Amino acid sequence: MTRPLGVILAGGQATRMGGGDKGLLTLGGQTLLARVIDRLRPQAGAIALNANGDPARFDDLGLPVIADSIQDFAGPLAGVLAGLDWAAGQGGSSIVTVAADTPFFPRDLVARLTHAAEGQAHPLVLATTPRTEGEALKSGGGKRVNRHPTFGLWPVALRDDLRAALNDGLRKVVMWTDRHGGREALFPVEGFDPFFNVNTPEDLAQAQAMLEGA
Ligand SMILES: Nc1nc2c(ncn2[C@@H]2O[C@H](COP(=O)(O)OP(=O)(O)OP(=O)(O)O)[C@@H](O)[C@H]2O)c(=O)[nH]1
Repeated sequence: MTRPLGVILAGGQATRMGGGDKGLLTLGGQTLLARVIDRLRPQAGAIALNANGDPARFDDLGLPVIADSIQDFAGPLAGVLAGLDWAAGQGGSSIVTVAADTPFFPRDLVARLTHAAEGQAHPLVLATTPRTEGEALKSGGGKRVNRHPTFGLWPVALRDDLRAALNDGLRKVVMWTDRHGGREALFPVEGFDPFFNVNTPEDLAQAQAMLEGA
């Protein structure tokens, strides 16, 4: 399988952060986006940034900026659709998505996702991590893993199906991936959760502490 094209999801409203672009916040002297791009670049083909509003604020990154085509901030699936439409124009067959607010995501993200997709007609895989005992108890003990809906491998072939689902009002990522036999790729948690994401000013301080402890 050729390397998937990379799409960075940065199309949200960052309400818990007080608005603006979480990706442009600084962590250890670099923006979150710069950290995410550094991690993604060796793992993906061409990369695009999915963001809404004036794209000029991202000029320094030198990446194509693609906006949601489904309006009203429909959530990350709208960003996945924008990414798939962009990839189709590039002649790509799949994309890997990462979130702009998750600076420590695994360096073997694409390797594990593509391994999990082996044998699938269309690669559709979400990243997961094991639940802690406390989390498992809270969920009634049923679910063993946390799914990370913004970290996945997505097939261009299903983009029109996704468009139709969004137009029908579907918003929950796993409802769509479950419908299409989406698989899971398990990532170990060694020390700290690699999918730790920055939602609040407190999270940013915690990320700084994680960086210093790394
Ligand atoms: N394209 C797109 N991406 C979104 C949208 N909403 C959230 N995302 C992305 O999905 C990921 C997870 O988003 P959240 O943290 O749940 O939402 P957020 O808007 O970033 O932050 P909050 O408003 O505080 O919930 C981030 O990478 C967001 O940029 C949307 O409407 N469109």
